Amino acid sequence: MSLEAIKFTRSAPYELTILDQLLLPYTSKYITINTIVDAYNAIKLMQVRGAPAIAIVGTLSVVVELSHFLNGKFQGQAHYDLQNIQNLKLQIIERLRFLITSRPTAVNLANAINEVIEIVIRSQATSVDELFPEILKFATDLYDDDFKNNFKLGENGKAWILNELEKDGFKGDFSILTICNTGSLATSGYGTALGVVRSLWSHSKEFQTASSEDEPATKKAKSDVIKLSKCYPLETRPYNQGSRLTAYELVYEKIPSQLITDSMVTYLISTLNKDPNSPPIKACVVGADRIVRNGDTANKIGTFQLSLICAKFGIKFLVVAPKTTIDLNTVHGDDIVVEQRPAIEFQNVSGGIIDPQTNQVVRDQTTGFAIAGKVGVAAPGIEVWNPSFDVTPHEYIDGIVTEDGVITKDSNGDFDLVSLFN
Ligand SMILES: CSC[C@H]1O[C@H](OP(=O)(O)O)[C@H](O)[C@@H]1O
Repeated sequence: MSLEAIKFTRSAPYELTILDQLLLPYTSKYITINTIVDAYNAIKLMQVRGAPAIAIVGTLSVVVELSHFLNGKFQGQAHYDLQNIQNLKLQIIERLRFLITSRPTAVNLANAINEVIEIVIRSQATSVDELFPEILKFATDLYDDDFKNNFKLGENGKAWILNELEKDGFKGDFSILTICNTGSLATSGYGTALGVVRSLWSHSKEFQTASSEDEPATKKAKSDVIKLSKCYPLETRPYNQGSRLTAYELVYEKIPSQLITDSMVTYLISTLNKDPNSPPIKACVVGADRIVRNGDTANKIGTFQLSLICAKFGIKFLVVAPKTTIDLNTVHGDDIVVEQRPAIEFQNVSGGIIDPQTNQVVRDQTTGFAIAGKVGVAAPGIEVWNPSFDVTPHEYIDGIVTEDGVITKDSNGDFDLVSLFN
C-alpha cells in the first residue's frame, strides 16, 4: 500500500511518477510522466486528482519535459525550436495553456501554470539550460510548500473544532463527516480536510481510554476530554473517491471509520445524534477546488447539499484548503466554471473483479494486480447529468481553514479573504 500520490527525482535524470488512482484501492501502480501531454492525459483521466496534486504534477511535468529535451531524449521532436529562445518560450507557453484546460474548475492548476508562464515570459534566459533551473525551483517549492502547509491546515482545523466544541459546552467523544478525497492522495501528503481528521486523531490518541488502574477522577477527566472518536467518509458517487480513496487512507492510518453512501447522511445524523451512547457528529470537513472572493466554494458534487444538512443539524461545516485554492479574481460562486465529466463515468462503475466464492478481489498471479472491470449501472438510453463539482454558498460555511488560520464571517455574514494576501 502506498499513499504517496506523486514521486519526483530532484536531480538528473529527473523522473516523475504518479500513483494511478483509477486502480486504487486494489492495486498500487505508478506510471511515468515524461511530457506535458502525459500530465494533461493523467489529470484529464483522473489518474491523478485533487486540486493541489494536479497543480504539483502539472508543474513538475514541465520540468521533466524540458530535462528530456536538454538530454536529447526527444531527438527530432516537433515541439520546440531549441535554436531560438523566443520561439521556444512561445512554444512552452502554448503547451502550458493547453495543460490548464485539463481540469478547469480546480484553480490550483491554473494558478501554478500561470506562474510558470510568468517565469518564462520574464526570464532573461537565452537558452533552455538557463531557463530550466528557474522552473525547477518553482515546481519543487510548490511541492514543498504544499506539504508544509498541509500540516498547518491540519493543526488549525483541529484547534478550531476543539475550541468551538468547548465553547459550546460539549464534552467527550465526537464524530466527523467528510466527502470525496482530500488526503495524501489529493496533495503532496497528509491532506487538507482529511489532514484535519489526521490531526484530530493524533490528539485523540493522546487520551486513549482510561486504564483500569486510573483513579475515578482521572477516568472522568479523560472521558470529558473533547476528542475525535470516529470518521464517516461519504462514498462520493459517481467516481467514488470516498469509498476508493478516503476509506483506503483511513484504513491505512487505522482511524476508526464507517463508510456511508451519500444518501445516508441525514439519517445517520438524526439517529446517531439522538443516541446517548454514540459519539455525535459535531463537525464536517471538506476540501475545495476553488474558493472565490466572497467565500463561495466549488468542491466535489454533493458538498452543497452536505452543507445544508449540517446547517439543519447545527454541525460545524469547514472548508479546508491552502491559499493556492483561493481565487480573488472571481467574486461570486455563480461565476465558477463547473467541469462536466463524461457520462460514461456515471453510467459505469469501475473496480476490481470479485470472486463470488470468496468475495475477494481476483488478482493476476504474476503481477499481483487486481483484475480491473467495469459494470454498467444505468439503463441504456437514459441521459445523465454529471457535474464534477457544485458550489456551496458561503452562507453555509462556518469557517475556511487555511495555513494562516481559520477565517470566519463578520457580523454581516461576509468572509474577508483579501486580508489573507495583504
Ligand atoms: C484537496 S483536494 C480538493 C478537491 O479535489 C477533489 O476533486 P477531484 O477528485 O475531482 O479532483 C475534491 O473536490 C476535493 O475536495
